[in-house]
Amino acid sequence: MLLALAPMQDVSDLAMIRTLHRLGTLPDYFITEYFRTTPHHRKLAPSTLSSITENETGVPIYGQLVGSDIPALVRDAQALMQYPVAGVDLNVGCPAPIVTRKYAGAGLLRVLSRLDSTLGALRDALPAGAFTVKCRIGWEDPAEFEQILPILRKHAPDRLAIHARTMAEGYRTPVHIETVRRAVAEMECPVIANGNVADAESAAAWQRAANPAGLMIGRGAVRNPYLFRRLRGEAAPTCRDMMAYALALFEETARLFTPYKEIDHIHRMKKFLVYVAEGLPDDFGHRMRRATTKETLLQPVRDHLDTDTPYPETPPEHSRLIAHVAALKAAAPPPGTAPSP
Ligand SMILES: Cc1cc2nc3c(=O)[nH]c(=O)nc-3n(C[C@H](O)[C@H](O)[C@H](O)COP(=O)(O)O)c2cc1C
Repeated sequence: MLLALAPMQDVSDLAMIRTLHRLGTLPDYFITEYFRTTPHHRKLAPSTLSSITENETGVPIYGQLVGSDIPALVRDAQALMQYPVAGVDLNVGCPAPIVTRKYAGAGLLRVLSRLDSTLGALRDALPAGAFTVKCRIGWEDPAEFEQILPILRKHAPDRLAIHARTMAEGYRTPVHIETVRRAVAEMECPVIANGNVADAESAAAWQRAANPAGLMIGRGAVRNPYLFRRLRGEAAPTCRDMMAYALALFEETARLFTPYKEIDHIHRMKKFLVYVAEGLPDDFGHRMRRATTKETLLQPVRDHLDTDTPYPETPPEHSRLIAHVAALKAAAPPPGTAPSP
């Protein structure tokens, strides 16, 4: 099983990449946060570019583009290929209205002729092995995937990651595992399942349900970065391992501030720690959210995580941030069943 860290704007950045490296829990590949591609803006965002130019992990990284103007996408794809990337990934999933109203991101799923021509142009512009796609399953109805899949197939990307929800479903619904099963059967390239992997059991559920070539993990890996190690057969983390995560991330996020501003750093850390809080006593989240200094942020980290007790492997099912993990497990064939054909 290939494992990937899902691209996440303002989250899966160079600090996160360096943190995973320090903790020794690396995926098989990274995808950058997206680069916005527009006709008039030629420069690739330097902060995102640093994930590529300063990636010292040895793990391949793909540069992700979001856009709808085909000449600009081709221009930026070719520009990215001048950097040490494994390839270029097209974002066909971002649901933000500012992106979709210009038919970019998941907006490409609203007008399938645009999806067709965009995929065709990027396929022609990129060498074999260097074009990947990350795609939702439709704009508002999962049944749309029936029309989307042949278009994806026609343009033969080198890898396809499917976030198994429609644009309308956002991030907090059960995933449609049958769409990935269909894609695995019909695509010639490796298909990667994405959505709601938060522990070893949910990863195994995807495997039994759809037999994908790999898993792409987003929020589950922000909550518990040791998941990559865990899925390669290692033990689940203790709370103290999670403290090491919080402290490493604290240092790595600080490194990226020029100039350093403590309050901005604290706010940035909270974006990660809200995920870590899922499954910890409420006191952790309350105090962490109110923190305004380094000391008040790190004290609840030490108070709750400086112990050898296991960190709860599964986030609570009522979690606001990572919901419906149990639904994924329940939808898969029971353990011991062979992966579906
Ligand atoms: C905060 C946040 C930022 C995201 N940014 C991106 C992005 O830049 N590009 C992209 O393709 N997907 C983006 N996504 C979607 C994730 O890559 C992933 O498809 C989604 O979170 C589902 O996977 P998960 O259940 O493992 O989190 C983002 C998701 C979140 C929560």
